[in-house]
Amino acid sequence: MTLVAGVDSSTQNCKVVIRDAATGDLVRSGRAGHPHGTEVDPEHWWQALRTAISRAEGLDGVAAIAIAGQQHGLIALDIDGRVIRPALLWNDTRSAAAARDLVSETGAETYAGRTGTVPVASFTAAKLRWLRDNEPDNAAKVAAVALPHDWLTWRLRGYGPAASSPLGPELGELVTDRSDASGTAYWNPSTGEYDLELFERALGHAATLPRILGPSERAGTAAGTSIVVGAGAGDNAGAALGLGAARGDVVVSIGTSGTVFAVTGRPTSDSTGTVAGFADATGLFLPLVATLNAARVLDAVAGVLDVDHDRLGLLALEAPPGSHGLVLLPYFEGERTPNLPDATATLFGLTLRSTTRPALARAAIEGMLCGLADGLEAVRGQGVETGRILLIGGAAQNAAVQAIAAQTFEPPVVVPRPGEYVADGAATQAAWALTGTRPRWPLSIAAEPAPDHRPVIREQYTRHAP
Ligand SMILES: Nc1ncnc2c1ncn2[C@@H]1O[C@H](COP(=O)(O)OP(=O)(O)O)[C@@H](O)[C@H]1O
Ligand SMILES: O=C(CO)[C@@H](O)[C@H](O)COP(=O)(O)O
Repeated sequence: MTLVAGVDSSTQNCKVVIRDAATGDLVRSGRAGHPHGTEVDPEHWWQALRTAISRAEGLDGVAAIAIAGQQHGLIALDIDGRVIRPALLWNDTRSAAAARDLVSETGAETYAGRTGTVPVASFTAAKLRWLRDNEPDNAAKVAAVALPHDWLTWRLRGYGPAASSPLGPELGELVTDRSDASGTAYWNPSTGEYDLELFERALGHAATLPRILGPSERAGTAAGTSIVVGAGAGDNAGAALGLGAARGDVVVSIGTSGTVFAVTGRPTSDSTGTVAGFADATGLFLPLVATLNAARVLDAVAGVLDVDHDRLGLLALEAPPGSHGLVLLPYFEGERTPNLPDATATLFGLTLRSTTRPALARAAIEGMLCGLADGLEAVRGQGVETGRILLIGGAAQNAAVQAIAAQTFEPPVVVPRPGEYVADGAATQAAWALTGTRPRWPLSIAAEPAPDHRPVIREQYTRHAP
């Protein structure tokens, strides 16, 4: 049996799956936690990857591996391959003003036309600009810029600072792929090239950027082994690949971030900045809307109600659609879409009838899903075909979230069996890099909640949303 490994280095955890390359059967897996916070020393991610691999009983028998990861995070390296400061993550909003400055100097139309996106705080370009404005000494030291999956792939291949890596600080050996490059706001999805002028406008000077590999290209081998290393991908592109999402499938992922995206054959460019014109991991495109407030909205409300996720779901189903008029705008961490980095969460419609534990539980789920339903509408507004919804991510495992999703979204909702689809996409890519042929592993469906669209949920949310 030929084995392949896929990694999801996500915001909260590192997950490793090891699959049979021919059938896709899961052979073993492991995971390890990441530190909390929106600024993290990437060394923690490297250590978590090593721990997750060892919890998956190591890479014995594995012929190829690829790493997918959280997008956008800024890893700034000096000339010796050392990390200059902790990475700034996609959900770190301190770069909101820097994003506004970039857009006002360059123009939203220009950004959308040249990069497919209009940067907000999440994007790497905005983080570079923040570094330049706020930590000029650090900015001056930047010799290379990598994203989380690029840097982990580099480390896995044996590169890094001289003191801790066998192959040393070869910055020219950094690689990435189209999907993650498309989240930087200095890469052009139409040409497939970096926009070096926009990069330099953000950082203030030139630096080494990872070479962009094609979907099935090999990055090299894991240090000291003959294990093939694939290009890797951004996490959402990884999920699309892992699900085998076809044109017309919309993926709604409810993890730390909430994302809505669909595979399409042409690049998009939305100068309002709502839809990010990303690339996918197969050579196509992946228009995407992301929210900062997703599964952790439910974590927070479950905490307030002092219940676990299952009980939160049961409570929510005790209240009717619309939660007796209670509406939660769930901007606990500010928000990315809509672009409200300084917003906070608000509850509307508190009456004696709606001030109940069930209504609060339901309002949390409805509020979280309404942000994603707005995202679906925006993706559709880009002329993208949107058929069924594939609902994934930690919170998609909750039966109440599934049922309320079928009430919030108009298209039919399908819930794939619980799984690590980002890591599966990376494993698919590893098999592709190994054999030269993209594997088509079967997808099992766990639930198909009956269509039950209730317009009241979005109508009352829209009345309160900015
Ligand atoms: N049954 C559940 N109901 C609601 N939320 C859940 C459930 N199971 C896990 N979660 C939440 O899902 C999140 C993790 O989802 P995941 O997709 O693994 O995140 P990420 O990949 O972004 O780290 C956590 O916030 C967790 O509390
Ligand atoms: O910012 C985005 C996509 O644009 C997020 O998807 C991040 O990539 C992190 O995702 P998770 O850790 O929630 O999977």
